[in-house]
Amino acid sequence: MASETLDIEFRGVSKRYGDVTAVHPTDFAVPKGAFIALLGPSGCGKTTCLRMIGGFEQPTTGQVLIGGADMAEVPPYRRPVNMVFQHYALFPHFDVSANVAYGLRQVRPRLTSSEIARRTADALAMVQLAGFGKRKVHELSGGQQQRVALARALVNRPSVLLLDEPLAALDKKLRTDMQIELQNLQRELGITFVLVTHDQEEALSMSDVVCVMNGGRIVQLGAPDEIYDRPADRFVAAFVGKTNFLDGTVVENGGNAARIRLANGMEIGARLTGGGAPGAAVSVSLRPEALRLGAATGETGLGGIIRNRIFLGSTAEYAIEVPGLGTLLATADHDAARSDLLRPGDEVAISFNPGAPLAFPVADNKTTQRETSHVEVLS
Ligand SMILES: Nc1ncnc2c1ncn2[C@@H]1O[C@H](COP(=O)(O)OP(=O)(O)OP(=O)(O)O)[C@@H](O)[C@H]1O
Repeated sequence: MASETLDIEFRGVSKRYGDVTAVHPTDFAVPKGAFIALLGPSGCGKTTCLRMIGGFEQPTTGQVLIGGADMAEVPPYRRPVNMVFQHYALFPHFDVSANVAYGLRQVRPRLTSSEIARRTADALAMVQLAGFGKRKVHELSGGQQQRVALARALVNRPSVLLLDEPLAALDKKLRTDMQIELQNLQRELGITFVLVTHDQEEALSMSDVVCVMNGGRIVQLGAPDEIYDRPADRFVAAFVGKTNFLDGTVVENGGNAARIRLANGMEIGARLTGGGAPGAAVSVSLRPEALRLGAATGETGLGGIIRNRIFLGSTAEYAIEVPGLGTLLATADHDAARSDLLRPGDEVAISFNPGAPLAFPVADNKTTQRETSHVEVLS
């Protein structure tokens, strides 16, 4: 992809702190106007990547480009980016307008007062806070304070907005509302958003592209459904969404149509990612919602006894003890009108579509050891 259609590019970027390698050499590119989420467990290097884009950290090796320009010599305040933090970092003694205008005055000292007032009002309107300008920060709720932080970051009209776990301090309901608002805002403004989160639901629901990191490496970059449906390795399958892992052995490796013998002796078809010769140990991922539960027929197949049922409103989660395989989790839509509601103690037959099982070499349990994590440029 031509660099003018890219907003952010990492070329061989790495970061070491003494003996700690926070980010291994990475090539990575984000097109203009994308909403990308950096997702991964604590310590995987998400924030370090974000801070290198913002200019708050210098890469140990490689180049960070924004809008095609190398940022090596460009200080944070001169980059076309702005950052929103988890802790809003507002000035408590300023009113809302003064907090928003502060960033503008720093970067554009020559703007007239009326222009500053106009842009501040515009930014507050963008985050649904029109008319709140004269309030003091302590007179606002947590969600409103985060909106002020957002307005302050947007008032400079950056081409990239960096969001470091911006919703982590909000309660669940407010977080969900803000997720939708942030998505709408990003679409309206058309600027690139880079969101750091360790919350996989947040990453899947908000972004166009999810970049999954583990141990300082990018392990997968793709659309949310791609990440969920076709995880690149066992780590991604485990980290993104819930899944059951079944131990198995490769009988025949036909790639998309491999035969796997499970620990209970049953053979199933699976898509095998990452290779595996006959006899190799694999881990088979089967998502809870892929399991269909039916009345036990006594036929030889997969079956078990329901040990627990957790009612979640529109769905219910069942823990099913399956001889030879352990406990499997299944999710089913709740239908109160059903007369044959499944309950703990019931015997059930378990079935799934042939395309559902995904097998991964057991070695994928650990981070794949590669020198460079290279990902395709998105189109
Ligand atoms: N200033 C620093 N000095 C030394 N080590 C650091 C520094 N900043 C980060 N690290 C280390 O680099 C690694 C990556 O940290 P980073 O903050 O990027 O992870 P993260 O994925 O954002 O984690 P979290 O979700 O917990 O914020 C960690 O092992 C961390 O301890």
